[in-house]
Amino acid sequence: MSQYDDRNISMMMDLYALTMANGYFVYGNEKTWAAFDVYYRKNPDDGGFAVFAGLEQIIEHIQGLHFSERDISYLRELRQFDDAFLEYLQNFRFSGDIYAFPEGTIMYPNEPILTVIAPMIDAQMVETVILNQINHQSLIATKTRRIVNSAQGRPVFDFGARRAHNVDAAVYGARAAYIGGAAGTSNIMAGKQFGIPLSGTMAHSWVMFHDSEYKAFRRYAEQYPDDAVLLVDTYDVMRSGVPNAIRVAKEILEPMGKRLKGVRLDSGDLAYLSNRARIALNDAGLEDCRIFVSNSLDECTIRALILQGSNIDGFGVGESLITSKSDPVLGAVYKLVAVQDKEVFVPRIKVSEAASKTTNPGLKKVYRIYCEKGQAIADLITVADEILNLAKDSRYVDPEKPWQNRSFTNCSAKELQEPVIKGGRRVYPKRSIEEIRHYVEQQISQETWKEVTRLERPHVHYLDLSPAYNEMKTRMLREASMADKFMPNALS
Ligand SMILES: Nc1ncnc2c1ncn2[C@@H]1O[C@H](COP(=O)(O)OP(=O)(O)OP(=O)(O)O)[C@@H](O)[C@H]1O
Ligand SMILES: O=P(O)(O)OC[C@H]1O[C@H](OP(=O)(O)OP(=O)(O)O)[C@H](O)[C@@H]1O
Ligand SMILES: O=C(O)c1cccnc1
Repeated sequence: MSQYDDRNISMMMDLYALTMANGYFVYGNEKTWAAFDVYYRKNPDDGGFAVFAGLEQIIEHIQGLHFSERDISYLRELRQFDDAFLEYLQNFRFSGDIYAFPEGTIMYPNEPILTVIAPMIDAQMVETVILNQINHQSLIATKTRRIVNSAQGRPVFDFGARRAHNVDAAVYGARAAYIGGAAGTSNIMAGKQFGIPLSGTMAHSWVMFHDSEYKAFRRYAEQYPDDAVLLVDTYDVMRSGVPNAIRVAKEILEPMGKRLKGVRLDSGDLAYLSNRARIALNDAGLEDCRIFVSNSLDECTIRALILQGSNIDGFGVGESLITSKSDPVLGAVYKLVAVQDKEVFVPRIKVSEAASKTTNPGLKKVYRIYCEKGQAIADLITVADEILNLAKDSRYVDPEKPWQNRSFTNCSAKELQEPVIKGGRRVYPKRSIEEIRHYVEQQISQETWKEVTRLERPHVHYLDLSPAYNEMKTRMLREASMADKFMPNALS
């Protein structure tokens, strides 16, 4: 078993989670429940959507969350925590509830993708890992989806392990990339851990090690006659690489009854070279030999290569995919939305100068609204105990443009959050990575408007508030601004 299969990451939390938890404990609030929503404010790369990923690792983390004796000794050494609190931590287990979008759901800004309803201490302790997993995996899944969409059906392979921000980013990044639609990864550890198909060609070092390019190709083809993809750009693609690949296909593979699987181009003008290589391969009767390309690719270069009429069958993408290089932060946040008072959860709001930073208070439900043709036209937030009746002609409020209302007659609604953990126990069925990936694919191809997935200036998916929810939020905002005026040292 590797260090990653059995390591304890329970202490992966920000210090303030425990200093606050200690405070809640000391003041007797450890049994007071609260609700926190996770949401993000802007799609990466100014895109129109994001892909929710990382839920499985969140569940695993929360299920295993506990403090070992060594953890407690370390915390004691910090001299910040009461002894009684440290004793309480010895038997600590997460006892709350979690609701979330199913992993792989296409998501949009400012809607609660995950909600924690738990004792304050428990809720505070899971914040860091929840955000860490969502912020990373959703970002990489989203970036990959953009790249995959640009590739228009041609496979995209994750080649990013060497450029990732260390080991976890490579391994969980490969998982997220597969969820986002990558066809495979070069990362063996990710293949082993998550069952992702492995894929690979050869490095320049293999070609450079041998005293001739032909010998390098021949040896590789002899070893891997079913799977050889030869790297043809070490010396000269058209004068050396492609002719040597053709020779190996004819002299070594054909006598074995095998066909050359492919060649890879990793430098130069990839459109021009792919076209030249295609002609040469076809002239040699190798129409089925595929042409793969790599070299600092991203969704824009891939789109450009296709628009130029290149002959490319697949893309290997490293740094820009695994680091989401063009926009490397998703920015999901974890905000308190309600605090329990006796039997009820009282909504809480954080007011901000910027309307976009004012939180959506209270327990709520979020629905995806579909038109008759099955396409998602908006998401809708309601009060938690509201009964949604789309047949009734309600006017739903767009918080970005409150003067604009929408109605959803002849539409259907699907509630997006599902129970994930109840009373500390997992209730969310384990879904295979194939299922999650397929779910993303199905939503993108069948439910999501092309106007939402285009790379530039996409349509902004509507997020509306039900009249009851809007009324509650407006009342809270009004009350918060009144309270401000009565504060003794208010500035104005
Ligand atoms: N036809 C094309 N259209 C748009 N972008 C391209 C095209 N061909 C290659 N590119 C991209 O242009 C960039 C070229 O990178 P770079 O300047 O490092 O050249 P190179 O060919 O890798 O040079 P070197 O031989 O030094 O490796 C890469 O990001 C590559 O994917
Ligand atoms: O450019 P990226 O999108 O990150 O894709 C991965 C890159 O990694 C390899 O190059 P590298 O120079 O590391 O090794 P090599 O000598 O085998 O080409 C590969 O040839 C790609 O160019
Ligand atoms: O298998 C490959 O071709 C590969 C793997 C990692 C990085 N670059 C290329």
